Amino acid sequence: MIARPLKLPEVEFRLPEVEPRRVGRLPVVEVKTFAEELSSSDEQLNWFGDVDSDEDWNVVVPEVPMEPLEVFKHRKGTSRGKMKFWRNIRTLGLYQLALDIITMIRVCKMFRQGLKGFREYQIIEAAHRTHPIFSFWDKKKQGRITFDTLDFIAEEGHFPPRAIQITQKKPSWRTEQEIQSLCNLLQVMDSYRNYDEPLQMLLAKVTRFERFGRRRVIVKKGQRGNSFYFIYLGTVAVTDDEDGSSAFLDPHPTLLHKGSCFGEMGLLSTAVRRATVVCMEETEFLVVDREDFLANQLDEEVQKESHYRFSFFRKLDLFSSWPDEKLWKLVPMGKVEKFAYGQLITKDFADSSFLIFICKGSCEILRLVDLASSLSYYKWIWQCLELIDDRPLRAHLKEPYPEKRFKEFQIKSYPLQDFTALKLLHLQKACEQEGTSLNERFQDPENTLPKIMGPKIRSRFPYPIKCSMVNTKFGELPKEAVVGVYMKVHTVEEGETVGFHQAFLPGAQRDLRPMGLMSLGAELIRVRREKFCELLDNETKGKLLSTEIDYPSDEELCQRFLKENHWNVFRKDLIRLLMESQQKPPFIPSYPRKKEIYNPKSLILDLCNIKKRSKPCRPVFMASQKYLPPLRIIQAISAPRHKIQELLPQYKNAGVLI
Ligand SMILES: Nc1ncnc2c1ncn2[C@@H]1O[C@@H]2COP(=O)(O)O[C@H]2[C@H]1O
Repeated sequence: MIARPLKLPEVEFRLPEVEPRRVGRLPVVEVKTFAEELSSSDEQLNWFGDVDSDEDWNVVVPEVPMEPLEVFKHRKGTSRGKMKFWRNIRTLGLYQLALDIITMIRVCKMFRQGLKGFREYQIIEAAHRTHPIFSFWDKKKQGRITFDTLDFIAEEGHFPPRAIQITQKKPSWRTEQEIQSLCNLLQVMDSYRNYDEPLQMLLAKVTRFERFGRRRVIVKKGQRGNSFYFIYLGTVAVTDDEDGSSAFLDPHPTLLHKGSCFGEMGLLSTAVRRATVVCMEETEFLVVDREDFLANQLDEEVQKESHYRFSFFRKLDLFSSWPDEKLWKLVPMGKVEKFAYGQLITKDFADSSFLIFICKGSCEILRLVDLASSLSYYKWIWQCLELIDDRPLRAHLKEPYPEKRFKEFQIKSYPLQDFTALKLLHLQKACEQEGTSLNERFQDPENTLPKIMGPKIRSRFPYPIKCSMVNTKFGELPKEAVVGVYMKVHTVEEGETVGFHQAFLPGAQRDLRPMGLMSLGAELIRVRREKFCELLDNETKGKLLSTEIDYPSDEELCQRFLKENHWNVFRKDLIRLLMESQQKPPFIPSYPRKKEIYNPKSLILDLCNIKKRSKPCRPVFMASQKYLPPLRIIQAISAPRHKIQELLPQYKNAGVLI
């Protein structure tokens, strides 16, 4: 095998290390499965050891637990443990599965002993290896062909060693199959996948692999270009200076991530490099050299992309007054980037230095609202807590007592069908005649709310609730109730821009709240604001100002959230009431009972369970707290509420109409 001579990057340049900076990227969140955890613990069990001993059997089934199931938690040592173990296996259907696997192994063994052909295939699995090597004797070639699975396994995200070997070969030495497998691998990169398949194959034939460390300058502004780069792993920054140092000082550098490409402009005819590109971390590249780039007409692809950007800008009303020459100056300022549904584009676009043009699809502007900073939420929480228990929590509210509001609400809501409301009215009148008020009765510690209101209030705790409190600007709130929620502020559609929000207003009048931008499946072009401003004229500025929208305040967003939450809870209750008996699934899986008030898996804050204490459940994110948002994020709140049967008295029981 002849290795291709390794080419050095166009410039050998390494910056001195300075204080590491924060890059505006989301933290990498590590999610571990239960199986992964078990495989590193001593809790594993040998599934097949007890059942059958196939001493002469050559295939060793790796002892990796297949499912993250309860069954692995029991040790088989004691007889009680053993019984529990097998009972669990039976109930979970694993007993049958285990029997099936044993039968299958025995059938395979019969085949292996009975059929000669099977002998030609060997499965070698050394004790220290977790990935087997398959090999067989090729009669035509009179040689052994070996397939080592390890060759195609790489550390997560890295380019696999076997693929590196292929890229080290001369293009003419690469076999059709090797080019195909390289092509399959490279398709994880968006920019590569955008080319049609024949071109992808041609690129896979000529590409070579490179890996460079942080601060390595890959291309240098003003120099002649020799190569075109795809980023397989890592991040690079595009800068205007010659040595790339500004990328490490700029709070919002232009970053290109895994899947992007760069270096195409310097390969067009007589052009030189328009910018410097520097590695922000260890980065892996697939490199296409100038001669291969031109031979495969990649320059035409680059031209096509430029024309696509030009025609997109040309169609925008914003640039209707711009002559073509001026628009062509805007075209190379950004590239088309694709974002999948739900992918975060930027955490805070107001604070970033980019103007974003949406070419295709749409994006959502999101605001993380700290509910505890809203008066409506504060009042609502106390209102809910009053429904759980009638302790003097009302001291926190300056408005009429929740009981009074609740009573009025009842009287107003059920004028016809609900006799208990009439009873309540009658009770109130009687009390007034006696010279006592109903509120006084509530304050009597002997009379808890549920006792007075009967079945109307679901009280779970006939005793005072104690929970730790935190101070907010309106007063104390239970610590558990201090949560945040992502609210949609606005949707940006194709042809619209984001990033100039109130940029022309004086600082004091600007809305400086952080707003995130999330893709709903979008293609966009990011242009640096200061570069765009160099081309900006008054007419365009006027147009940008006229499209500005005032985003709702946090208080409004909070009220909207509470309204939506109310409606969702009501809708769920109603559906349960009307449909429950018909919808019951034939088999109800038994999930462990949710006990925590805040469940990080379902993102629900369960106020009904405020008093319950339980073991902490396994969080979804295994990242350390410093990477997680300071607020616990929720999607919904389950609050104590009135029984919905009261609204529809004809439905006494769920799903049964009288
Ligand atoms: N604004 C930008 N956004 C993304 N990439 C850019 C930007 N400007 C320049 N580049 C890339 O940086 C590369 C520098 O070398 P080239 O001029 O050959 O090609 C350039 C582009 O591929």
